[in-house]
Formats: sequence, structure tokens, C-alpha cells
Amino acid sequence: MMIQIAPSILAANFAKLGEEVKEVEQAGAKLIHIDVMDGHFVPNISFGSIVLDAIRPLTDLPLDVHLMIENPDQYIEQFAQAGADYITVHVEACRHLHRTIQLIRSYGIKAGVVLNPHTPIESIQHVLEDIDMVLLMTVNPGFGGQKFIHSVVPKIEALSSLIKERGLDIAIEIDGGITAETIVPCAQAGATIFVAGSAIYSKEDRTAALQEILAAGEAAING
Ligand SMILES: O=C(CO)[C@H](O)[C@H](O)COP(=O)(O)O
Ligand SMILES: [Fe+2]
Repeated sequence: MMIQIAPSILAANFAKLGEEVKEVEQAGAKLIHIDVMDGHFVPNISFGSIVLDAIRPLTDLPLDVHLMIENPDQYIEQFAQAGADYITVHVEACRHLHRTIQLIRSYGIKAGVVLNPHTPIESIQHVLEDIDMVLLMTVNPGFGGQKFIHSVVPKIEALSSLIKERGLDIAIEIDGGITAETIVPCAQAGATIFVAGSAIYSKEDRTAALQEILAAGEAAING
């Protein structure tokens, strides 16, 4: 099994975003995580698809778009055209989740669903056959730099068992408060993709920060 780190540009310096993306790519990032917030689904506003337009030509890494917005269906085409490789939508924001997943896949993009810390995995058991990724939030969405919520760890374990039981090929991604310490129980519980915003971009040496988190995750599963 392989651990993949997805730096979140939410914590990057927007005045030099291109360099910030290239730096983490060279440091060993496997995806670029893009946090889209609308000020309605979450109490914060970040940015829209024009940021993908700007960074898409600069990197070959998959762009992992985390939509924290109401009415995601209305914006999926825009993000698809801007070059998203993964689009994840919150189950709490989707009235017709299956339809939204089909819409994402109709553009040839990988589809994922996101669960807030309090949302049970039962809410997605009937769409598991239709998705490529589940993103479990380990903070309440809306802000970078928050504290990891440990009580989500048993949910990662339960989801990992469910995916195995059903013989599915679905990646588990974890988002919020990931550090070289908090990645350990999550990797042991079966997650393989880890978003890290402030733990990478707040450090002067991004390569060292990313490699430290990655090494901790790999050691957690390989011993
Ligand atoms: O979705 C998010 C917040 O809603 C971010 O991806 C997440 O918070 C990453 O930031 P950090 O690693 O600093 O917690
Ligand atoms: Fe995110």
C-alpha cells in the first residue's frame, strides 16, 4: 500500500501560487488539493475555478477539487472544464447524491464524496459502487489550521472494512489537521491519501515537511 500526500493550496501564498504548486510537486506531492468554499455551505469564502485555470498548465499532478459549496451540480461543468481530475462533493450538500456523482463521471472525472466529522458512513453505503474516493473530514470544514478530531479514526477503520468486505476499489482520503503525528492512526486505520495544508505551507522547508509526514505515514503501515 502506498501513502500519498495532497498539499492544500488554501495555506499557500496566493501572491506566488505557481511557485507554491511547483515546490510541493518537486517535494513529492501526488495530488494538489483545492478547497473551494462558498460562504454558505461553510462559513468562509476561498476561490472558484479561475484558480484551476491558472495552475492547470503548471503541473501534471492530478487536481483534487474539494467542493464545500451548496448546489454543487451547478458548478461541476465549470470545474471539469478547468481541468479537475477528482471532484469531491459533501454528502451534506447533495439532495440527489447519486445524480451528482453521475454528473461528475459524465465528464470522465473521478468522483468522490466527503463526510463531515459527524456524518455516519451509512449515508454513503448505497453509492459505494459508484465512486472512486471517500474523503473523511477530520476537522469541521471551512478553515485551514484547525485541530485534528481523533474521534473520526474509528470511522476510518469502519469504512476501510466495509470497502474490503464489498471488494471495492475506493481510496480513503483524510482532510484536516494532518501532521506527522496525526497521520499515524489514520494510515493504520486504512486511509491512503492525506491532505496537508498548514503542516506543509507554514514551514519554510516544504520538502522536509512533506517528506516527514509521508515517512510517518509509511512507517505506520510498513513498520
Ligand atoms: O478542507 C479543508 C478545510 O475545510 C482543508 O483542506 C484542510 O483544512 C487543510 O488544512 P489543514 O491541513 O491546515 O488542516
Ligand atoms: Fe479540503
